[in-house]
Amino acid sequence: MASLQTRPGMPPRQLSTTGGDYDMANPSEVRKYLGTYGLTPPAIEEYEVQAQRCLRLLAMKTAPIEKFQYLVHLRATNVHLFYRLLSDNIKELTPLIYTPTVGEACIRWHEIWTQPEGMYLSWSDRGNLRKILDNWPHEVEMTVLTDGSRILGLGDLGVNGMGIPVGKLALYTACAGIRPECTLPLTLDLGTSNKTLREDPLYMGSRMPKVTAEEEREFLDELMAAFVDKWPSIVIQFEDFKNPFPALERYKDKYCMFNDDVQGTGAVIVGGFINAVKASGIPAKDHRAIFLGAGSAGVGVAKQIVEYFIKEGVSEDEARRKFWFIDSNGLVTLDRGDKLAEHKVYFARDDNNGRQYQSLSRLIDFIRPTILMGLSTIGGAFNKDILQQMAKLNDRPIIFPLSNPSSKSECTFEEAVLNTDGRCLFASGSPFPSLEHNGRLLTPGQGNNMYVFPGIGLGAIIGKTVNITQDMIYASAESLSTSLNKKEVADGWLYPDIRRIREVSVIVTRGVIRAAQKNGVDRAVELRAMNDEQLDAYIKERMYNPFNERDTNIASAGTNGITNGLSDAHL
Ligand SMILES: NC(=O)C1=CN([C@@H]2O[C@H](COP(=O)(O)OP(=O)(O)OC[C@H]3O[C@@H](n4cnc5c(N)ncnc54)[C@H](O)[C@@H]3O)[C@@H](O)[C@H]2O)C=CC1
Ligand SMILES: CC(=O)C(=O)O
Ligand SMILES: [Mg+2]
Repeated sequence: MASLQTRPGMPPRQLSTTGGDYDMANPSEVRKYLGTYGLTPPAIEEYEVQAQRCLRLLAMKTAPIEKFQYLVHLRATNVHLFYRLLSDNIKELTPLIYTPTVGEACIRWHEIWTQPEGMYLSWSDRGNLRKILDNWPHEVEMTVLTDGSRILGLGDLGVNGMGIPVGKLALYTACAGIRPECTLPLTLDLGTSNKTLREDPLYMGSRMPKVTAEEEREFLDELMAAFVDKWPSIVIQFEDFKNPFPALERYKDKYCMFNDDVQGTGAVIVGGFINAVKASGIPAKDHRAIFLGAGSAGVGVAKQIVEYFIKEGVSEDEARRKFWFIDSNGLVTLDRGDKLAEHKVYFARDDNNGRQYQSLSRLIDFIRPTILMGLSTIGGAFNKDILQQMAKLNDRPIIFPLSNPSSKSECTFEEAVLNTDGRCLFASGSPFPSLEHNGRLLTPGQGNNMYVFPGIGLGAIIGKTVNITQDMIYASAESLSTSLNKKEVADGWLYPDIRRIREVSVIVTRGVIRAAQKNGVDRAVELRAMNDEQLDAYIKERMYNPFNERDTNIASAGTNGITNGLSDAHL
């Protein structure tokens, strides 16, 4: 294993979480101090000029994947500039570094990869995971890890799934101010069931079938122990695992971890759903939901809506029975003859009286749902007829096509608007543009866990929590639902404007910390005495702000030599 260690005497390795030495804003003195004088064009540029160049470069590229590649390059060469640009243009750039473009990037990762951006741990590395973590050149506060086995709605992409941890952690930094060098994108290389990729000469992972569930569990046990040995306060986010439930059950009370697809998605949808229920004019107890897709996200969302219904005074049994799930074998019932996966049993129907499932449309006729949720990965499944049926049954049908990326969305915003006379209460997993309908500008909600996971992670970091409890997750949903400003509420929005995401993340983070305090899992006990205003100020203070970084560079250059003339040595 010695060869995996950093060689003694070598400078710390730099990954794309650093940068700024070649920032065009650096004045001559700083360039001299850094030894970069003469290595950049002579002009000293304000951020606005640099941003203009970046945006022009982006505009020159026509395909989203080319824009994605340019942004990868920018982050690798000037991380603070990248985050300034992202913060200032979050609405326009998020679709390029996250869903939908990250979906294409993952499909083509083996073709477009140019530089390291995270860590890979292979099945053959077991026994050595702790030592390999020593190769990561920074202290880590937050990691997102995937085994690549269910990347968005695109199936098993093996190590090509690395785009997801990289993209999620970029949002942690942009939306919640986690310092970029404190994040670790991690992809497990445990084989892949994707035969086409395994046989592709450019594929960069192990060319073996996916290990068994039992083997993966052993591997994860070693990894989780290695994480906390190396970084005792690390917060761990599991992402895009085909079957995330066993790991969540096994680790949630032992480590500071959560699963974003089950819990983060549940929270973000409850956040928007609370507002949709208010707007629908129908009390919680009278809603009925059909879910297309009964996987980790579908069941995660429904379980948290059950929690919401219970808080609204509905009994648990009554709440559970408001859901009808459809999976690839039809309506999920106890008597349909297959062995149901454990996570589906709670919602399986026992009241179908032997009737067979025929189609979504027939089920809608029969159940008369107020809510239609899509977490099925089947693009276009909510077709014109389905949407019109929902519009006939409801004044304000709740239509949430949540599958990602856009190609997998069960319908587009335009389809939903046109087929419900603009009456639908809508949120989708991937973004869709606003549109005019009958003289009104309608804006879709984006029901994507990006509204909550940054605040869940930051809350756990700042609160120094031992675990991430279900109350902390639920608090993120409630906080999100209250984060809309007056105009957003007046305009009937379900989610706040993404351009306010840093403000929203402060509210979510505060809610998460307060819930941790109630549960007694917080170790930052000094925060307990703070009122909300003080806590918000503290959270903001802790957030990385890329716009302050140049000043920090200059200040540290000042204290380290410029002022006493050492900089001349670099000329
Ligand atoms: N908006 C958001 O924030 C999030 C969206 N998602 C998206 O949700 C989708 C599902 O994710 P998971 O539940 O984790 O995947 P999964 O693989 O666990 O579940 C997919 C479900 O869809 C069902 N399905 C497949 N074909 C079907 C068909 N023809 N008719 C009816 N059901 C069918 C499967 O049987 C399964 O129950 C993905 O596209 C993912 O990107 C996931 C997490 C967050
Ligand atoms: C958004 C997300 O986590 C997913 O589609 O899997
Ligand atoms: Mg996911």
